[in-house]
Amino acid sequence: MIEVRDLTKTYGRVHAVQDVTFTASPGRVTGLVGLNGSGKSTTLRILLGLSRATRGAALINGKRYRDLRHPLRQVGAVLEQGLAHPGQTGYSHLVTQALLSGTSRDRVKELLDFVGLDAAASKRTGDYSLGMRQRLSVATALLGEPDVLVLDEAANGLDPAGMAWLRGVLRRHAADGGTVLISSHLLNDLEQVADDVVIIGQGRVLHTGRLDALIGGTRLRVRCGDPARLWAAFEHYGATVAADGQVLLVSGLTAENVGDLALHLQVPLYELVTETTHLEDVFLSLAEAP
Ligand SMILES: Nc1ncnc2c1ncn2[C@@H]1O[C@H](COP(=O)(O)OP(=O)(O)OP(=O)(O)O)[C@@H](O)[C@H]1O
Repeated sequence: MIEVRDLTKTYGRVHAVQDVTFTASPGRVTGLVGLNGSGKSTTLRILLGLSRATRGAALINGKRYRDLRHPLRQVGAVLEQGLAHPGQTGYSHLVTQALLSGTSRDRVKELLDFVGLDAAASKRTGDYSLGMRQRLSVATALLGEPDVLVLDEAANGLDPAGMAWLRGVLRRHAADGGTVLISSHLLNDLEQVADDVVIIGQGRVLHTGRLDALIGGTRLRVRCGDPARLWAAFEHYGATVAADGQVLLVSGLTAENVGDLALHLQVPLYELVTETTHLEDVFLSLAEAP
């Protein structure tokens, strides 16, 4: 379980995060999304004891990272920078980390196989591709069999097969009762794995909740000969209307309603498409709202 409460971090006059509050629950994958510079890494770094909060708290299983008795057995982290020394082989990196967390060498072999790096285990990590380094980071995070996993942009550099593999790892971890918190700007990928989302913008939480309550709704894309006239008519019948250039985006009416109204008003329709709302749509409307 991860609990972030009223978390605030300031660097001089910059509020990197401000009053950030959310929970990542066991058995669920929670996605942390935000534009560049919105405060994701700051939040995760404080959670992992790499930076101090100015105010508020970020707790793992009820404790701050520095108060955990066996941190490597309670939380596994995949951070953007990666931790392996470029001169070390994948195998020796994992053995060193295993010693630190009191894990057996057998587990190292098992994990190398699990993350698909057994054939590259004796290569220097400096010669690894970005995707291979990410797989090594995942293996390192899983070494101590922690119940909490924290990942910062872990899908970066993975090819589509690697991304599908990582989603499987995270889903299985949650299905086994673990807690997963992952930051990502790959929203289509995140949509396939997250149960809950926390959306942050300019250091503040814009939305937090179940992903299935946020997406999956429908709206209509309407391209027509007289957008202003149809816009007014749609609003008259209770629809919510927005514009994407010359195209109207309409929620709250069916395609039949729109077709009938256009016919009645003698406005030619050039395009009428039903779209499903995705995380990216919701995210952009929240992140770009004034
Ligand atoms: N050490 C630091 N000193 C000064 N400002 C910082 C420091 N670390 C972060 N910031 C600022 O805090 C804000 C949040 O940064 P943070 O790295 O947490 O964002 P992010 O959401 O992880 O961004 P990205 O997606 O680009 O990694 C930014 O304005 C950033 O410039």
